[in-house]
Amino acid sequence: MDQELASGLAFREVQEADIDVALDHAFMVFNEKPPGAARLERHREVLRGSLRIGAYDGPLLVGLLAALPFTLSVPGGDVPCSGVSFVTVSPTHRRRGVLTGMMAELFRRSADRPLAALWASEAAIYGRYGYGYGTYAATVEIDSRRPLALRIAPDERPVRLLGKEETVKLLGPYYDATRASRPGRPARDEAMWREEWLVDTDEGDDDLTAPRVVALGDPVAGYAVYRTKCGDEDARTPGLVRVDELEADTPAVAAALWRYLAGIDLTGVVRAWGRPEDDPLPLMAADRDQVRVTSRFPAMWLRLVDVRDAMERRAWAAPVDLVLEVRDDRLPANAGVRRLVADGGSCSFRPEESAAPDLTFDVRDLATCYLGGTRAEHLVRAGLVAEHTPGAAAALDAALATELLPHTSEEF
Ligand SMILES: CC(=O)SCCNC(=O)CCNC(=O)[C@H](O)C(C)(C)COP(=O)(O)OP(=O)(O)OC[C@H]1O[C@@H](n2cnc3c(N)ncnc32)[C@H](O)[C@@H]1OP(=O)(O)O
Repeated sequence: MDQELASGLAFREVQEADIDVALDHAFMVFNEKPPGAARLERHREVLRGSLRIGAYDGPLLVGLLAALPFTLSVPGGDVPCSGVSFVTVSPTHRRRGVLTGMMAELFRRSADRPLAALWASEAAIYGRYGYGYGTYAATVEIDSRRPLALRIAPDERPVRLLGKEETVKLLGPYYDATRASRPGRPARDEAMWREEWLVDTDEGDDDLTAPRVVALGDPVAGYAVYRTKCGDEDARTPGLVRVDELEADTPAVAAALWRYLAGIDLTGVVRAWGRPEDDPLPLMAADRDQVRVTSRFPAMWLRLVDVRDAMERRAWAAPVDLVLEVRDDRLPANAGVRRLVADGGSCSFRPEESAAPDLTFDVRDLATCYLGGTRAEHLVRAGLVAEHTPGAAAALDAALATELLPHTSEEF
């Protein structure tokens, strides 16, 4: 049923037959030309599989928000999540509450998925809707004009190139296994491998080659997906190795893959965008001037759509018994005082309105802590979380802690 806005706009599902209309609208708003046929078909496929919320002015589509259902790894398991994308409002209808209405509609229609996640085009937009920084990422650059100097010995087994079919067959299950050990990773189906990771042309840079994939070990003990680009002598720009993803079971395997990437002829820089914050490469480097972390940025934004369900579905690293007060202006069912009692895999987060809270969170800050990437103590120090009982934030942090920091390499 349509949800009417006071302004006369209405929200309703975008019919499958209107997916091309929705895409035309999105390209206009993103100031983009429509992509080639294969990419266009991929966008259609994503929209077909998504919840498609449209804002309509009469018959005219003026706003779109798509939410692709997937599962996200959280400590100890997987949680259903809405992957929010294609958030676009016509230039003629901005700042009239269209996004606010579409977001409310998303929460209403996807209440059965405890989490929602997105990559923000601008960091100022989504905090007001209760999204916090779920994962951070870093850009790492290697000056590869000289051999990569490392403090550890690389695994000396050979590195081999994989074709597309072999990649999907071998790396699909390997990636799935890595998800269990690191929170913040969406499940990746075969289409995701083929249409997102292994597409020939890079959306952002036509000069990059098709992706190459190398693996080490049988069974696979690590892999790297990368593209290269010729240098430009006139502009004195060295050839580039752009690393899209690198996973390894051991430090020695990671060292071997980085050494391979840094050793590719006719290139002078390796740039890895979106590395986990705890990537060991900078520590392995013998010369920190050769391996530099050039940026750190919020990657995937996270929303706890159902706070209780989200908390009860994750595992906890230490026993905890604390009373948390949560504020949530957009989803009042999440707000209130609850007791968090967790011990390993079991957790309850039940209302206890009469109890005095140990900590008070805005829901966006709880989302920032949820995957274990940001400590509650830091948020207390930033004045964002109120600690009523000394030591409560430290106790919560001990329970939230994860072995590996959360990370998301999937940009959706
Ligand atoms: C997950 C993704 O898809 S990221 C892609 C996001 N989309 C884009 O960047 C495309 C270009 N921009 C747009 O389409 C629109 O400007 C949107 C979607 C960002 C905002 O849509 P609007 O309908 O204008 O937003 P709406 O009127 O609901 O604004 C709600 C609030 O957000 C604020 N806001 C909206 N856009 C921005 C922005 N870019 N920066 C800062 N604040 C913003 C408004 O000021 C308003 O604040 P208030 O609640 O304090 O009054």
